[in-house]
Amino acid sequence: MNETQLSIMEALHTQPAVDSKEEIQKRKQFLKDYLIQSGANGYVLGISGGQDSTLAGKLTQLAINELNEEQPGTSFEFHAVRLPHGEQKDEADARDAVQFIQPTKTHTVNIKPAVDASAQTFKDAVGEPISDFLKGNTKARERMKVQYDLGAHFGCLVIGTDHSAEAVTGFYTKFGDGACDLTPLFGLTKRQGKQLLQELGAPEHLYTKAPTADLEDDQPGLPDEQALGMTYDQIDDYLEGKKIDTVVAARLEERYQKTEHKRQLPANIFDKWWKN
Ligand SMILES: Nc1ncnc2c1ncn2[C@@H]1O[C@H](COP(=O)(O)OP(=O)(O)OC[C@H]2O[C@@H]([n+]3cccc(C(=O)O)c3)[C@H](O)[C@@H]2O)[C@@H](O)[C@H]1O
Ligand SMILES: Nc1ncnc2c1ncn2[C@@H]1O[C@H](COP(=O)(O)OP(=O)(O)OP(=O)(O)O)[C@@H](O)[C@H]1O
Ligand SMILES: [Mg+2]
Repeated sequence: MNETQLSIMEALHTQPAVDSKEEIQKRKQFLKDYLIQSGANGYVLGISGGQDSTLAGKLTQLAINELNEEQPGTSFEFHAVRLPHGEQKDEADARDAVQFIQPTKTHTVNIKPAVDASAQTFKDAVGEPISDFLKGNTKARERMKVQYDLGAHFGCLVIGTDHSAEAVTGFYTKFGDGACDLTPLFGLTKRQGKQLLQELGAPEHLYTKAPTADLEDDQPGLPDEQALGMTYDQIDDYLEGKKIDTVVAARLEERYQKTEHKRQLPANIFDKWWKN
């Protein structure tokens, strides 16, 4: 293992292997401790029907249930939010995820009218349409906005689904799905997330399906692995300290370096991280 791989593993807190029961317990405890310390009423999270929000949502609901059982008279809440852009191709998976999570409350907000309005005002101002790729980021930021509106309304904090296989590539929208109050999955690789879902008894199709950001109108359900040009197995192997193809490793390290700005607070005159 070279020095870069080791330093990335350390920065992203990854481990070669995890014990499912122990990880579930640790992450539930974090969600419980953080909520009590914050004084908030509960949590909010967008449920897409994909692996990450199914896992983060389930851990959150379990934490909320435990708090309400341990502290009689309390009524902490988890607000699961369905956030389709018009009609969602894998709508059934989103419904299955909600069914598995059994959230305290479920809301559905169609983000399409807001995204369309943004695209139209952009075009009116600039005189050219926003690209399909950039509109994808608008969708992610609109979802963030809805979650923060609900969070503020109900006095709840916003959960993020960032984990280490996503953090290393910076494969998320800055201040979109990257914006949140806490990230209970951080430190896990994609396959370790699957391992936890298996332990939690999640429907198998929710963690065996191809991960997708599903942000582009022109490429619905585009698999992350296709967009990234590398597989989650390769990313996970790297993060778990294994040797991977040197060309892929170099591309991964380049992505990591180029996306450092997403893992830091906005740079100020006292910061030096951006000089590396
Ligand atoms: N060096 C630097 N220092 C400080 N800021 C810097 C910067 N370079 C760019 N930036 C800023 O960052 C912006 C680009 O970042 P960003 O807006 O995130 O955009 P970008 O990284 O170009 O695109 C987001 C990528 O994440 C993927 N994604 C998004 C959402 C969810 C998922 C998923 O897996 O579910 C995946 C999406 O498919 C796309 O490939 C620039 O417009 C600029 O404002
Ligand atoms: N259609 C959607 N409805 C609700 N929330 C969404 C939707 N799309 C994205 N999100 C939110 O944005 C987050 C980031 O999306 P991402 O694709 O990385 O995760 P995922 O869909 O949960 O899992 P996977 O990586 O397996 O697709 C999701 O975890 C979810 O909270
Ligand atoms: Mg997804």
